[in-house]
Amino acid sequence: MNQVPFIAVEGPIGAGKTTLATMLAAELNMPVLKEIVEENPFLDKFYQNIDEWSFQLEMFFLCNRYKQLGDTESQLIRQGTPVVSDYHIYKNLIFSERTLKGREREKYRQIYHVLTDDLTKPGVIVYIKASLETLLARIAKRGRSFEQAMDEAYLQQLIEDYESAMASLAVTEPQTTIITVDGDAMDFVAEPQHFAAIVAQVKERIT
Ligand SMILES: Nc1ncnc2c1ncn2[C@@H]1O[C@H](COP(=O)(O)OP(=O)(O)O)[C@@H](O)[C@H]1O
Ligand SMILES: Nc1nc2c(ncn2[C@H]2C[C@H](O)[C@@H](COP(=O)(O)O)O2)c(=O)[nH]1
Repeated sequence: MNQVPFIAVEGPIGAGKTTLATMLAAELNMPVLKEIVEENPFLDKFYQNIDEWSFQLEMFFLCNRYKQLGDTESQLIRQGTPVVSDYHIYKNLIFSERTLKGREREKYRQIYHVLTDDLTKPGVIVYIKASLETLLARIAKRGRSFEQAMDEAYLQQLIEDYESAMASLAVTEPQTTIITVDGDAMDFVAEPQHFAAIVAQVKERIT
């Protein structure tokens, strides 16, 4: 892995990425990098009409993440400060391959590679996988209004897309360690020993 630990927590919507990234950062005494969601001007429109708003939304996420990760690289990682992030840049491809079509998908792919190929990538991904039932319960618990009418088929498709993406990353980027957490069975919020088990696996990879 990279000399300076860079850990990303990933998984489908509502899996617990922000929660676990925040807990890991506190436990490991590292800064946490969080996705900015509430100020996103396209998310509510996107959930009302995916075909109409997907290109604007995917480009918005890509540009924001590119800037945030570029700043993180220069201001923290290159200065020797380890980081925990609640996303990996690769999620842009996971979502865009599902939401975009035709020429827009092809253009987006090209822009994605131009912007991100030389970014420093996390050496460890903590991938939280969870069932549709668990994700729906957590999305309801979080209570963001624009997510409440999310199409279950879209979420189920994302669960499968994440599975394929992590399997493919394991092959194309063997230098990246992927730690898979069963988000249905492992309750890192309520069960301290479940959280401790995740921390132990992460520490093993970064020390
Ligand atoms: N292990 C867990 N058990 C119960 N609730 C959880 C757990 N992990 C996260 N949550 C709750 O589920 C909701 C979604 O979690 P969040 O961390 O925002 O997910 P993500 O960042 O993956 O979308 C939040 O309300 C959070 O408090
Ligand atoms: N179409 C996309 N939607 C995305 C992307 N990244 C996040 N999201 C959505 C999913 C949630 O509604 C919200 C916050 O994501 P969490 O996984 O942190 O809950 O934003 C994306 O790249 N494309």
